[in-house]
Amino acid sequence: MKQALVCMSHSPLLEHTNPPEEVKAAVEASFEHVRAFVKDFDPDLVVNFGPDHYNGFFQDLMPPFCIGFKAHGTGDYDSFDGELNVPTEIAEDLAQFLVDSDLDVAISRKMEVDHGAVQPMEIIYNGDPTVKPMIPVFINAVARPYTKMRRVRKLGTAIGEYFRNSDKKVLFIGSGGLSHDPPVPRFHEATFDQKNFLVEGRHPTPEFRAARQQNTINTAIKFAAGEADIMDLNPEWDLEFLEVCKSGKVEDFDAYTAEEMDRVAGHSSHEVRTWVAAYSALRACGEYEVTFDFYKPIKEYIAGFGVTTAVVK
Ligand SMILES: O=C(O)CCc1cccc(O)c1O
Ligand SMILES: [Fe+2]
Repeated sequence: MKQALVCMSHSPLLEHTNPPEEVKAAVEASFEHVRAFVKDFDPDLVVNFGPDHYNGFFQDLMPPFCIGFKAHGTGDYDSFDGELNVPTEIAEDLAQFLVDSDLDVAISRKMEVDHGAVQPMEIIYNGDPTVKPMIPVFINAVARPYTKMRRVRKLGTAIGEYFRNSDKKVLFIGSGGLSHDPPVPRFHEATFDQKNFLVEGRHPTPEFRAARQQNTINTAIKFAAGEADIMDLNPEWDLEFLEVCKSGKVEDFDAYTAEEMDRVAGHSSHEVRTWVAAYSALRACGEYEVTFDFYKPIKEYIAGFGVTTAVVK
C-alpha cells in the first residue's frame, strides 16, 4: 500500500466551544481512528491540500492554487506557529511536473498557512505538524472567482500521477468543509473596513486577531442557540458529497458549481475543494476504498463535520 488519504473537516472552535459530551466523544473517537490509521500506514511524505482564511492569502494577490516550497504556520487560534517541514526539492519537482501537465500553479518560498491547513496534521501528530515532511498545497476557498471543480480534480489527478510510481509512501490530506458558513467576509458584501482587511490584512496586530477570533467564537455560540445570522448546515448535501467520495467516481465532483454551493451549503463549503483534490490524487494512484467515515452536523463548531480515511486497493 503506497498511497493513503485522510480527508476531514477542521474547525478552530474545537477548543473554544462546547458541544454535548456525546458529540465531543464521537469526534474524539473519529480522531483516534485517524491517528491509528496514519500510524499504521506510516507515510514517508504528506501532501496537504489546505484552504486559507485570510491569514496567509489575501486579495492583493490571490492564486487559485499554490505549491509551498517553504512554509510556516501563522498561529491563528493557537494553531502551529513556526517553520513547517517542507521537502523543498520534491515540491519544486512536483511544481515543474504540474506545469508540464498544463496546470499552471503559483509557487511560494514563504507560504503562510493557517489552522485550516495544519489542523489535521496537528490532530494526527499530537500537535506537531513537522513530524513528517509535508508539501502544502493551497486551494482558494474564500475568494471569487472560484475555479471550476473540474480544474481542482485535474490538479489532484496530476499530483496523484506524480506520486503514483514513487517509492515513497504518500499520505494525501484534504482539510475543511463540509457545509458551513462561518463569518468570513465576502468582498462584494463587505464594509469598507472589511474590504480593506481582505486586501491588506496580512500580519494583523494581536488585538485585531483576537477580536476577529472572538467574533467567530461568539457566532458559533449563537448559532448553536439558534440565533446566528449565518446559513444553516446542510446534512443532506454533506451526505451526498460523502457518497461521491465513497463511490470512487471523482468525475462526479465536476457537477458541483460555486453558485449552487454558496446557495445551499454555505460560503465556506468551497473548502471541500481540498477533498476533491485529495480524492482525485488517490484515484489517480488506483482504485480506492474508503475505510472509515464519520459525519455529524455540529453547530458549536460551525461545521458539517466529516472525517474519512481511504487507501488504494
Ligand atoms: O477564522 C475564520 O475566519 C473561519 C473559522 C472557521 C470556523 C468554522 C469552520 C471552519 O472551517 C473555519 O475555518
Ligand atoms: Fe475553515
